[in-house]
Amino acid sequence: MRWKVAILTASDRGSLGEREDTSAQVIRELIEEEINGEIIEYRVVPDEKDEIMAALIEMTDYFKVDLILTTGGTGLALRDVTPEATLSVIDRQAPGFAEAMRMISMQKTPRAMLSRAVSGIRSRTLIINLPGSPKGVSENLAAIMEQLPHALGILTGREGDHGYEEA
Ligand SMILES: Nc1ncnc2c1ncn2[C@@H]1O[C@H](COP(=O)(O)OP(=O)(O)OP(=O)(O)O)[C@@H](O)[C@H]1O
Ligand SMILES: Nc1nc2c(c(=O)[nH]1)N[C@H]1C(S)=C(S)[C@@H](COP(=O)(O)O)O[C@H]1N2
Repeated sequence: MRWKVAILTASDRGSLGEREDTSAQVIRELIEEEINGEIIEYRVVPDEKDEIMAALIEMTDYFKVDLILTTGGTGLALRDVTPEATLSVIDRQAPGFAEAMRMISMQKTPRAMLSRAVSGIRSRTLIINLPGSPKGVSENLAAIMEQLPHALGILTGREGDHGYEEA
């Protein structure tokens, strides 16, 4: 199964072109290598709730990707609004991904408790928030990667509840 994946970077500096988006590059490499995913859409927006919501809605409703990974804007700074934008567009919460990421990340750094990342589902798309830094991205993604193919299989109806593909 070749999963269709979108990357959304929420970053004021990134949207101004002031910094190379190495976090998105880390996501792309890990998704391509680990779950044979295809990045079909990539967008950088400033830390504005409306712009993040609009990008998430387009990626789900128009591009119909299986998975959206956001990076950035999950911390405590006043401009960090990625979790609020995500909660505004999802139909159902799927908190286990964010819980697992924080739990496993706490073993790397106590700063992990500063992440307000959320995870949920809009239609048939799984949306997961990752932190902004490349290190945070790779450590958080590593915590959930193994479960993604099964989760996406169930969500998209391409896999039964048993962990194997239906005929
Ligand atoms: N997309 C990114 N690519 C590479 N490094 C990033 C990215 N986003 C954040 N970082 C780095 O991660 C660290 C913490 O991220 P944080 O979200 O606080 O970034 P920031 O630069 O303050 O935010 P913003 O980009 O919204 O202005 C910083 O060292 C920052 O440079
Ligand atoms: N595994 C892991 N999780 C992590 C980090 C990290 O370095 N590794 N950084 C933390 C920090 S310092 C912050 S502020 C929050 C939120 O990051 P964001 O505001 O860039 O989204 O993620 C946290 N989660």
